[in-house]
Amino acid sequence: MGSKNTSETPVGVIGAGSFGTAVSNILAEKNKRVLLYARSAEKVATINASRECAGHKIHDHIEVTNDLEYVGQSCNVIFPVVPSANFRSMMKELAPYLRPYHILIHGTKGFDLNIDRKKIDEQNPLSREHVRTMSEVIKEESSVVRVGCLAGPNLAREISDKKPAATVVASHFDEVIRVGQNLLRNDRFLIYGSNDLIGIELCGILKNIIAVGAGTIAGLELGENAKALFISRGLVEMVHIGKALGGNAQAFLSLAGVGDLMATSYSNLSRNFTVGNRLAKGETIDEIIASMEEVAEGVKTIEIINELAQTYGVRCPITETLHRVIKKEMTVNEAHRYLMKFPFRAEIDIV
Ligand SMILES: NC(=O)C1=CN([C@@H]2O[C@H](COP(=O)(O)OP(=O)(O)OC[C@H]3O[C@@H](n4cnc5c(N)ncnc54)[C@H](O)[C@@H]3O)[C@@H](O)[C@H]2O)C=CC1
Ligand SMILES: O=C(CO)COP(=O)(O)O
Repeated sequence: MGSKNTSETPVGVIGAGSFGTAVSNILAEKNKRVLLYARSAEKVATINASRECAGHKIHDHIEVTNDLEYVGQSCNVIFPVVPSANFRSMMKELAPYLRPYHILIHGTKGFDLNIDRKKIDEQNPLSREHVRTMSEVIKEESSVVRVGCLAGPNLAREISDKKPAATVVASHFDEVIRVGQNLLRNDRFLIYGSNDLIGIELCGILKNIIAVGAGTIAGLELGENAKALFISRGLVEMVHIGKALGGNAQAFLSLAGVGDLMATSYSNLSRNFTVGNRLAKGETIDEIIASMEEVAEGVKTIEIINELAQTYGVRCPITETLHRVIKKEMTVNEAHRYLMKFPFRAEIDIV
């Protein structure tokens, strides 16, 4: 089953936000045509007029369109990069134009909830069967078989500014990894491969929780020692949750795990870190979300993991404490005082 992509064949990107634009710009360096899908004709017109998208300049090889059929029919390889909350509805719209020869490599770092919240109660608590990664959504909603993800320390602003970086393309199919490498790799953007698709997806999703917490430490000015303590305990928590959800520990030690955790937990460019920082400065979560133009996936992920941890009996003190902060049951200061008293188990019990 060979991919039909040639350098003349356009490559598709769905989602003209911060990361969709950054991915389009990388693709445009090696590919003569990149089709970037934005939802409305107005947005397409605005981007075309300025040749800017989400605050990033866009490469001349990028054609912006609001025609999904055109993207599906023109491209063999498509990179969906929309927030997790919109991913399933986007896939339902795209699916009629997808065929089994398509390859989809998504860049989304969040979960899909595949159940009506009203149906969740004590008898039927939230479980893994109600929660999907985006590769699972793609397979459920379309005829596409060859699915992958990209994840790693990939702050969109830095990528569009052409700073050096690397990512992991993960898929059960070596061909998908090869195609991803061929399309994306350039002399300052390295691509690693992994067959642990779920593990790599979970890394990108779970590190957002820890990035929110790291932002609270920066906001409280608790210092670098405290942040390092928090992030290293956070990594252990990510592994415990990841294992309960079907991942394995190795993925969390990769570029997509510890690498992305560091980039996101130490940067003002991270929206999740920024949420934590602003919480520590006294804003409420509602105020922060209402004023943010871009998605911070970690907030939704904290809610989901908090519930799953209870279902599976996994000890997740960081997630549970951040959940209480978001629900206004605890201040950020109280949260950190509580975590300092928490009886953590053996220092290294994850590998
Ligand atoms: N910004 C970053 O540095 C990185 C973001 N990501 C992940 O990428 C995903 C998207 O993030 P950003 O691009 O930063 O978000 P963003 O908030 O900047 O943009 C999201 C874009 O998706 C579009 N969109 C929403 N629903 C859509 C639909 N049904 N069809 C087409 N477009 C739709 C929105 O109009 C918006 O332009 C998130 O899951 C995020 O975690 C991953 C790596 C880096
Ligand atoms: O995942 C990211 C960088 O790898 C971006 O993180 P934020 O969504 O927190 O901005």
